[in-house]
Amino acid sequence: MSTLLEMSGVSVSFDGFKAINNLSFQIAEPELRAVIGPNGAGKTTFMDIVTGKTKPDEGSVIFGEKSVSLIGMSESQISRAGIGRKFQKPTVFEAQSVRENLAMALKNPRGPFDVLFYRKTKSGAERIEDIASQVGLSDQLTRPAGELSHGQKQWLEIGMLLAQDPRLLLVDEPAAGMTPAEREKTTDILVEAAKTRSVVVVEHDMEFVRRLNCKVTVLNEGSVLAEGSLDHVTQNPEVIDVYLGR
Ligand SMILES: Nc1ncnc2c1ncn2[C@@H]1O[C@H](COP(=O)(O)OP(=O)(O)OP(=O)(O)O)[C@@H](O)[C@H]1O
Repeated sequence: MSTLLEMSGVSVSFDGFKAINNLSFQIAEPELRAVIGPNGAGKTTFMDIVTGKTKPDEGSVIFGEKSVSLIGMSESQISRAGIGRKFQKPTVFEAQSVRENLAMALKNPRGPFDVLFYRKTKSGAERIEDIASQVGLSDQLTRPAGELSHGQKQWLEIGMLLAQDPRLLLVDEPAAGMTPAEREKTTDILVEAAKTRSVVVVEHDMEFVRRLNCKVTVLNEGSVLAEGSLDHVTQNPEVIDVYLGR
């Protein structure tokens, strides 16, 4: 495993308030990582910085083996470099079928290399079948996306992101609004996706985080408060004080 993303000494202030405070954070490739922390800890701002939506006042954000700085890049350049983001609310094309949604996502490859790569390996139709199977929607391909359950829409959107083959996928509160069965399936999808790429999941649901069975980073006041296994961080008195004890 090598380091894919490295943030060092990153700070961001909004109107004088330090939302991110000297944050240093590393993600390996491949890796599944959960990020937890109280409201206002800086989790969303962290993702905004990685995806280029928010530019840090200080620090560095380095990506990939060529150590590219993400700070000077636009959001679309960062997306083409291989960073995908799943927001909390699903945004699929409701009138289009699941197959059409996946086909549209496939038509938007990250770069010329990927087009050649896919042509040499699998056809679009095969890729769609593969992705649908990865996200548990093989039997839903002809249905309009608008008819899917909330959980299925979330999986479709994860599938659309996987179609872009990101090296790093950021996922914001995937379990919100899901049934227990849907949560379990979402865990399986993310664990599987993280075998071949890096996946960072921001989540409040501790049972969900436990099932991810991965390294956990606890953010508080814009910095890393604790990091390690879920058992390790949940025994940390400071974590109990600021997050779990409330
Ligand atoms: N654009 C902005 N302007 C002003 N303040 C902001 C802005 N974005 C975030 N903040 C503040 O920065 C802090 C960190 O916010 P952030 O949304 O990153 O936290 P979070 O950990 O994602 O919280 P939650 O769990 O509630 O989503 C908060 O105090 C928030 O009010």
